[in-house]
Amino acid sequence: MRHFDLVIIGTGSGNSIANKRFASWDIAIVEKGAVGGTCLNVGCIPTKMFVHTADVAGTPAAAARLGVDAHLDGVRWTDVRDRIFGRIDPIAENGRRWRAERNANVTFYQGTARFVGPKTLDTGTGEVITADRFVLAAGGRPVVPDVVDLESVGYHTSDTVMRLDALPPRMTILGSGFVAAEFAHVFSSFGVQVTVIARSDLLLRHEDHAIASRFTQLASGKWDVRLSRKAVRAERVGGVVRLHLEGPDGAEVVESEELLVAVGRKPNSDLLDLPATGVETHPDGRVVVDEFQRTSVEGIYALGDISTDYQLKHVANHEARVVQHNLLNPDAPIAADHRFVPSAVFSSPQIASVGLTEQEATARGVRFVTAEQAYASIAYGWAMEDNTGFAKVLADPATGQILGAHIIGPQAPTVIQPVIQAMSFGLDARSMARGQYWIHPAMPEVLENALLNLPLD
Ligand SMILES: Cc1cc2nc3c(=O)[nH]c(=O)nc-3n(C[C@H](O)[C@H](O)[C@H](O)COP(=O)(O)OP(=O)(O)OC[C@H]3O[C@@H](n4cnc5c(N)ncnc54)[C@H](O)[C@@H]3O)c2cc1C
Ligand SMILES: NC(=O)c1ccc[n+]([C@@H]2O[C@H](COP(=O)([O-])OP(=O)(O)OC[C@H]3O[C@@H](n4cnc5c(N)ncnc54)[C@H](O)[C@@H]3O)[C@@H](O)[C@H]2O)c1
Repeated sequence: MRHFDLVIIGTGSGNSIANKRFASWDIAIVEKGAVGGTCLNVGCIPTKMFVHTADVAGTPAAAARLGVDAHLDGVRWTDVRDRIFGRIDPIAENGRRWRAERNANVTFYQGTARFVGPKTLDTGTGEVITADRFVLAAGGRPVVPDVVDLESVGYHTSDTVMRLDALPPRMTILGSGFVAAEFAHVFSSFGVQVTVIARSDLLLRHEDHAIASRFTQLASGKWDVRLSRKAVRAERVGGVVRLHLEGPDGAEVVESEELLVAVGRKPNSDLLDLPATGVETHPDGRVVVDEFQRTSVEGIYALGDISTDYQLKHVANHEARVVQHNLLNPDAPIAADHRFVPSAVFSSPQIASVGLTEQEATARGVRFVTAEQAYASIAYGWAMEDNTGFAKVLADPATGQILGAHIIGPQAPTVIQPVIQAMSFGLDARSMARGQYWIHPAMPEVLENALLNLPLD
């Protein structure tokens, strides 16, 4: 049985660990799918390439209010799809070739890994290996809810929907989180009639409620949004999927040619048979790790979606850097920093968030004040004729410490970055607002003014 210094399971963020600093280590990498993982192949990167294309497709419709008459002649779906994956697929394939053929100290196994004993792994290729150290970086996969006959009607998840053969006339999206919000924007901008089914009474309900309410209100004007609905049964009649719902007004049926299931993702820990090597998991399947990304078994680390509270690429990448350091310096480990994890929803409008929401601050009993500033009240907001976007900030009234920031509107994920920096480096609201220049008339003025509006003691 071959023995390695290190085995890495999963080539998402885990793939970045084995760099030249590990040149003297004998390493195995096991991957069951395409090299590069979720973000590259079926996640952040292709979705944002579709989102940008959708923003372009949506521009003519938004131009008339500025006095510019433009017309969208059409979206060539297969050209868009093939442009995007024509760029991504070769990156995954080159990544596989590099690891499999040109990386002297790495042995690449294309298989589904599973532990069969303490630090003993079946690589899914017919070969069982052992190692001193393991990195569990096997990510997660879409959850498929328990809806009667769902399996038999045929549905898509984010793993498959970007490779459709043709745009359907209608699409139902079951779920109301990140994936639902982004794909509803993409497909509706491409001319598909979109229905969004939410279990709760708000879309994106984990966002600050002021933001989620504004998003839900705007989405309801563009898509057929059904709130407080439970999907109970699915059937296919000819080419049409009929999704049976129960809601506040009783039973109803939504029909569409395609169904996208977007109700969350679960960790892939169950694929790894972790009890065989003694690694503990939480009841929801996340691998238990300490602040140094160490699991319950000495020498076994975990990172990213398989263990984290935050299913985000920048978190998986950060944790991979922590694991990398701790593998090389086990006697001087560094801790992962999860104090201020930002996130963004690339829908229309865009949303970005960092720190506490108002409902979280209230639930924790934290003393806070808030302030809001509309895009409509800053000069660049006038230029864009934006009358729905705003920034909201929360701060400690005594110290001015920034507790959270939430933005809905154009370029929100870019506009929020200075607050992430301020929070990470301990800059208070007053110093942030008045201790620097803010370019006039640029969009971050929405933040400057929100900070100045805070009723601090
Ligand atoms: C549609 C979508 C859009 C997203 N957009 C964003 C975004 O804009 N910004 C953002 O920050 N995050 C986004 N995310 C989340 C982000 O993609 C993930 O948080 C991130 O990719 C997780 O990285 P990871 O390395 O933990 O796991 P992954 O990238 O999922 O890598 C895990 C790898 O392990 C492999 N694997 C699993 N089990 C086994 C096994 N038993 N044996 C061998 N190999 C195995 C898998 O095939 C996979 O390649 C998005 C996710 C989705 C689904
Ligand atoms: N821009 C980004 O950073 C980005 C984009 C896409 C995905 N992601 C990551 O991927 C994760 C998964 O995304 P997601 O949208 O699938 O999950 P999500 O957790 O964001 O949202 C899932 C939604 O589905 C609802 N839901 C759960 N079960 C349901 C059911 N049976 N019927 C109807 N609704 C149900 C939940 O209430 C929730 O609102 C996200 O949490 C995020 O971390 C990030």
